[in-house]
Amino acid sequence: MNTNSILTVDKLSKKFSTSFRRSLWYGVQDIAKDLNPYQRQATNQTGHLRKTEFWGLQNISFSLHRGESLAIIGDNGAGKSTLLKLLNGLIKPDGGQIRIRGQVGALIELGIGLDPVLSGRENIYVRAALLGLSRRQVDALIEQIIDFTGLGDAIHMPVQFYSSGMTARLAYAVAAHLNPDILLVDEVLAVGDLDFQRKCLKHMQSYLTAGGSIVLVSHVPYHIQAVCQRGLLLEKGTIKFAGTASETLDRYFAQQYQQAMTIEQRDQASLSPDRPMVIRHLTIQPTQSAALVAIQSGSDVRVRLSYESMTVHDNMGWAFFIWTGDGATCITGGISTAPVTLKAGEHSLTCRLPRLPLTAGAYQVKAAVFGFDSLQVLAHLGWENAPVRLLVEEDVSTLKNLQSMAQQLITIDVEWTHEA
Ligand SMILES: Nc1ncnc2c1ncn2[C@@H]1O[C@H](COP(=O)(O)OP(=O)(O)OP(=O)(O)O)[C@@H](O)[C@H]1O
Repeated sequence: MNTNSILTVDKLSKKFSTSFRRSLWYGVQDIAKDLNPYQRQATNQTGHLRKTEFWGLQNISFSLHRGESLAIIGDNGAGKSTLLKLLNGLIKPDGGQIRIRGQVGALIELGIGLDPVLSGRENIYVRAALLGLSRRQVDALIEQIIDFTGLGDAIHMPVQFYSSGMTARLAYAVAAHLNPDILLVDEVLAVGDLDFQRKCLKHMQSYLTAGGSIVLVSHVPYHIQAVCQRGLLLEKGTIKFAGTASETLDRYFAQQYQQAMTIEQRDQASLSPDRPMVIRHLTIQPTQSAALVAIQSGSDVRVRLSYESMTVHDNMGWAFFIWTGDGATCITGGISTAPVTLKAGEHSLTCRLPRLPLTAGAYQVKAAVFGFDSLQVLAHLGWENAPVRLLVEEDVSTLKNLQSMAQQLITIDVEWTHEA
């Protein structure tokens, strides 16, 4: 075991059965075998699958250090929640080991660990007692926890009447304030309103700064970028990729397009009277190879569009658009401010960004050529085919404290004036 690790997961596996009846029967068999001292080795901790069984998780290994945050990313059914439930001890593994040094604060599924008949306030006491806190210790914390929930008088209402967002508020407040060494968070932020999401993200950032560790399951790239340094991409119960959170998100987005995207995108379409111009390549430089290369935030970058045209086109404009990695938000556009003449044959257009303003993360770049006055699009790249991937890296060491105060997407050039 790595001595710095607060969590070590080694070859972890979990089987499920597609048949409920069989899974009950297998459960009974396994318990019987576990109780038999002569058959200890023959329990379900084998690599075999019985009829109707499949691997929910197979051979998962990773570790987490104190102060580190890990995002678990993957499609529906990839095994993310199963992994968190195993970490939290809610279900037993069928193979491998989990070693945790410290207290786990878990926010797995909404309602888990909450008694529906008790009020929110009573649930806080019960949960704290289960974690070994005395009544006096909880008395000292209770107002802080209730304040964090923002539930007001609803804190005295039975939890069964809470909306899912209210339940998330209570569950997060309880999990986060009982001094966990590791916080396990599964997608529940998604049901909270924006104010609550902001509050949680801010809390997670300060919790990390104070030395806590987080494992976060989320489908929201913004949440992942705001909280996590590292990422694990799960696919059908196995680790497909492990790297920084940005790299992992980038892999995940690329997977969504189901075709290899590189930092240079090519269009093989042939020219025709209907398609008199094609954008052949869109390249983000500096880059030496077609493989994905991360570009340092703030560096001097060139966006180069290579086109092939059947004829001369006068009075044209061109633009490139940078989107967040999930393709949801267009951050900035480089739209040409003066008309250009496109020549017949193969040529290129270049735009220079003296200082790439993007912060660390995965982005997409798309481009278009259009009539400068008519705005009619003549050719485009990245909309129907895959966009160019742009991976930006940043030296976070100097910015760490500032970044923990606010999640940044871009940094802008400004001039300060100090008037005496
Ligand atoms: N108790 C169970 N019995 C049988 N199959 C299960 C059980 N729990 C999970 N599974 C299966 O294990 C696989 C992984 O499920 P899991 O809930 O971990 O996925 P997930 O990555 O969290 O998905 P989502 O993004 O939809 O929450 C799925 O195929 C699921 O059907």
